[in-house]
Amino acid sequence: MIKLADVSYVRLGTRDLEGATHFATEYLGLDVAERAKGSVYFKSDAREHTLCYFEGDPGDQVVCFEVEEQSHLDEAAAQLESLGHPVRRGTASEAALRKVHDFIAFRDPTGNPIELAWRPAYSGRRYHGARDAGITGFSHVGLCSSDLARDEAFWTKVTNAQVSDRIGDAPLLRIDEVHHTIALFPSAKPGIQHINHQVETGDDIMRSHQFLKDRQVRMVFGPGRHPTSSAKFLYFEGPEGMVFEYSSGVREIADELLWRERQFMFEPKGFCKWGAKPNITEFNK
Ligand SMILES: O=C(O)c1cccc(O)c1O
Ligand SMILES: [Fe+2]
Repeated sequence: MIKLADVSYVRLGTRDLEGATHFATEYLGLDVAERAKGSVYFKSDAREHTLCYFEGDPGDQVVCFEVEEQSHLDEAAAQLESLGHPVRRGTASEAALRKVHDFIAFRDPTGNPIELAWRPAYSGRRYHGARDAGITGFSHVGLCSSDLARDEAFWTKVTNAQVSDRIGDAPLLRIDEVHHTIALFPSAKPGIQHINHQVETGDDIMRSHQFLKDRQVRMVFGPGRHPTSSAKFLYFEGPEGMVFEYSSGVREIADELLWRERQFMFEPKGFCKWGAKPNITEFNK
């Protein structure tokens, strides 16, 4: 079993690095950690970076999870290979680009590129966004799934992920006390379905709603409140159609033994208890 310690970063290809950087700083509220040749790194919390935009195909979208021991990479590689997932060891220069000591790369059963990294860099410099969006950190990803039951089985059997709740057959998966760090949503094609940052309060959600709306950023869902995690949320569209979510007040599952996964309807009311309707393909039947 592969123990995922945390979600570490996402890497997104873009045809317009300047435009993506403008969005990430001025709208999303991230902080530039480093500008390199052909890529820009962004900070959202104590880590050196949690998002990297690089010049390339916008279809190139990678999510990385941290592991606790270097030996876990070898164990994970052996297990994944035995299950028929080809694994690639990152080179030293690729690891340097990711600001990690060592990593492996593979694809989940849907074909989503996944990395596992050992010793991702933390930063001595405090995160402070260019705009005060109230971000407290990068928290979870939605992943596209072409077969929810198969992919739920992959994540829960091969890694330490556990189902916290389901919306229809879409599982919200936790790897620690946070209600979910990975969520799977139905989709014909692979990719990152959404990227979540936590913000401090419900006021931050509403302030961002006004701020982004005033600047013609496309709102796709909310403001609303998830019945599952109980978080207040807002979803909006970023560069090349990527959906970004802010949420505040995500549930923590302190006592796993007392928690039983719950079933919600794959309908707007399963996604929002305030009555908002998602304008997001993967959240609609
Ligand atoms: O926070 C949640 O519970 C949640 C539910 C549905 C979809 C999401 O993106 C979520 O973050
Ligand atoms: Fe989410």
